[in-house]
Amino acid sequence: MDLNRRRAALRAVLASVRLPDGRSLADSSRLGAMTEPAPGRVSFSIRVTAEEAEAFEPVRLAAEKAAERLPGVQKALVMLTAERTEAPKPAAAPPQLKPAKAPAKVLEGVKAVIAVASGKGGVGKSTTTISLALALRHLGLKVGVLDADIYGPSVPTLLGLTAKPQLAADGRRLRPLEAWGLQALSVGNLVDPDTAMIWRGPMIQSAITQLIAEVDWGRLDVLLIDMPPGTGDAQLAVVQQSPLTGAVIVSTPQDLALIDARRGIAMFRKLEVPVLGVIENMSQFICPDCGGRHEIFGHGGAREEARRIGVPFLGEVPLTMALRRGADLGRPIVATEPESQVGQSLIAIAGELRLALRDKGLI
Ligand SMILES: Nc1ncnc2c1ncn2[C@@H]1O[C@H](COP(=O)(O)OP(=O)(O)OP(=O)(O)O)[C@@H](O)[C@H]1O
Repeated sequence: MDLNRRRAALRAVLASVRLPDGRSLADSSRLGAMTEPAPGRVSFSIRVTAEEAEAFEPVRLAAEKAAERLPGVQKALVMLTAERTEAPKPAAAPPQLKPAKAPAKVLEGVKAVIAVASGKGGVGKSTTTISLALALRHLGLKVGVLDADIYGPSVPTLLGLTAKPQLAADGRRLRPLEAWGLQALSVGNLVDPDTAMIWRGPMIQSAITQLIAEVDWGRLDVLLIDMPPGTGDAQLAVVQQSPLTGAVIVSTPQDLALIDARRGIAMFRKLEVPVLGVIENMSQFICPDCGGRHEIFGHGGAREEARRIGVPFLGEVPLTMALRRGADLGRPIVATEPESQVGQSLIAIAGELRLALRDKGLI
């Protein structure tokens, strides 16, 4: 069925879905255009204001159920989107920090599942996730990256992923994409990363489940999960749905970033996920012209903090122009210039992480 006919069929099944005012969703101007991010998957949005989001959650769920009745559709992802951009809102209920075990069969071919988290946004968590994944691959491991950063999925850009995911051999799950020798899939491959999404609890759950349990990750030594920044609902959804081996925390040396990193460590400890180590990113700047070292965000703060809290320190990544440039171009420096100073720092960090995983008898 072509996309236009499928859109017409979708309108037909959505006729029975009622808005809070009793009108049909199909006839309202709130319905966004349907897309097919992958075979057997459909995705569309319902436009709401931030204030309406809670009242529209049942509509969103009913729309997902209705869309999954369409022939050939196995999974629907329906999102609430707002016209104006605003900060992501946490769900109504505060997250319950209780350890939860993911279903045993999930990710059974993956030896170690590691969350890469930061506490504070913008410290280079996603860039470090990709760099670390490539450094682990450089050491001979088979590595996957799952981008669960629902507030700013950047893995497609960092790896230059433009293809659409395809169905796996079982005809049910998705196959991850391949880039630079890594398996990778991003929440940005399932939803439009440019719309202002209002992520609510159940919506986060369904997006995260699709990435974790409904993707055929195959046999991997390590799966790195690029976590959403912060310590709220979205992080909880990831931790509860993935059988995590441990977490790695990325921080810059600044006090402000370290306070949030500490919060992140406390969250993982509460959830009984071992913290495998801390990485100091943007540690110092080595001037390519004069060779001088400049400690723009300070230096050594994360090492000191890790020692104080009693978690391993994995190493430092210098602030490097070529790393930023490569990240923007989707040409990660660890893949293109593993011999560079920053490449070597990351490979050394990956070596530390590999040791930790070996000590646990996982790889
Ligand atoms: N070591 C580094 N040297 C130079 N630039 C870096 C370094 N690490 C990250 N960056 C740059 O910093 C910016 C932020 O990085 P990134 O998007 O990885 O952060 P993040 O913590 O994942 O952000 P968010 O919280 O928004 O998801 C990017 O432009 C990236 O290229």
